[in-house]
Amino acid sequence: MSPLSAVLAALRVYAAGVAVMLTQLLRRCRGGFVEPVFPRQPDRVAIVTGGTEGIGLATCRHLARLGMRVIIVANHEANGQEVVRKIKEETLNEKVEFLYCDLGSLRSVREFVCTFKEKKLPLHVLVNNAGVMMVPQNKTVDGFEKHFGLNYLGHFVLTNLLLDTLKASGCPGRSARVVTVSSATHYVGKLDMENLQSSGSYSPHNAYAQSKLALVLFSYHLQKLLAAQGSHVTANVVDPGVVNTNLYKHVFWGTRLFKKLFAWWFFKTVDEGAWTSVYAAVTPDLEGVGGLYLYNEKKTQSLAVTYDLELQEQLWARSCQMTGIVDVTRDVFSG
Ligand SMILES: NC(=O)c1ccc[n+]([C@@H]2O[C@H](COP(=O)([O-])OP(=O)(O)OC[C@H]3O[C@@H](n4cnc5c(N)ncnc54)[C@H](O)[C@@H]3O)[C@@H](O)[C@H]2O)c1
Repeated sequence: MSPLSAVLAALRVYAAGVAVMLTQLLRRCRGGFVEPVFPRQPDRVAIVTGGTEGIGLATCRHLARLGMRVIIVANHEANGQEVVRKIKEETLNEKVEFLYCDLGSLRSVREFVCTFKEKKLPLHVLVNNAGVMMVPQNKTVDGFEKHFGLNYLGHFVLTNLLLDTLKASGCPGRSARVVTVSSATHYVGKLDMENLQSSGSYSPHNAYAQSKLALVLFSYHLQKLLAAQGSHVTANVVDPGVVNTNLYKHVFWGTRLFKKLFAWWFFKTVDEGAWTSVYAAVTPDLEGVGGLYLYNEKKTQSLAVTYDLELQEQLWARSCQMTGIVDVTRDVFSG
């Protein structure tokens, strides 16, 4: 990517963020966000990646309050145990635990899945929430560009390895659900199939937006696959809005200052940011419904290219090649 393209990518990402913040400000002025009410979820099991901080932590707290068994997954053991203690204390739900997984290491993802499966638990909700944003150029343990490797490929492998448990746990009228957290930046993302690793001149903005665009394409293709297999599992993608979290630690200092001064007006709180994830995870309105892009607990359109079936298939096939996941897509759709 040329330096000019990198600047344009940054401007596109900031423009997308500003547009969302202005709509959030308008909504706050008109009375703000009203907490949705969800039915209790006893006997349901959820895994939430990145559940130790920000939107993921708020998601775990909501699900625990609804009576779910919640498995918090992240790459900081000490943090994780502390978060478990706090959530148990706040929600009086004892069925909350932490399991280590570094989504930037496919080996760690596989080890996590083995540990989880040894527990012989069902799995009703998988929230693919963890992420990093605009980090300096860096690679995951497996040599993938950090955003693409961690935000996208880590969740691609995790979901694929948990599909058998999700399928066994869903039943007619009570589907299991995969909820994947994307972002409004996907609207300005470009998926370069010839350069998924963002090699050459690096744009952290483009790399982040690309990973979030890949997650939308992945979620739609997953839904198609699950429906074709006649499974009782659905896949939806959610956009939390612009939320006041630590995700912004690598952005331009002026943006961090703006966030510090004006977050109350322009940013959602972590609870508000988590509502769409929780909605997708538990609302009866979405029973059996998948393949949606949800924003503010409502269905909305994602970028036009995300509906390109050929691109969805190409990305899925390439992701399988990159990670060693068996590509069952062709057999399912041809048979
Ligand atoms: N905050 C926003 O405005 C915003 C906007 C749109 C989308 N999102 C998305 O929401 C999700 C949550 O973001 P957040 O704002 O709560 O950020 P955050 O930085 O507060 O939390 C990120 C979480 O991801 C976990 N994580 C990071 N690297 C990991 C790794 N290698 N392995 C396992 N876990 C890892 C962290 O431990 C943390 O729990 C992200 O996917 C982000 O892209 C956030």
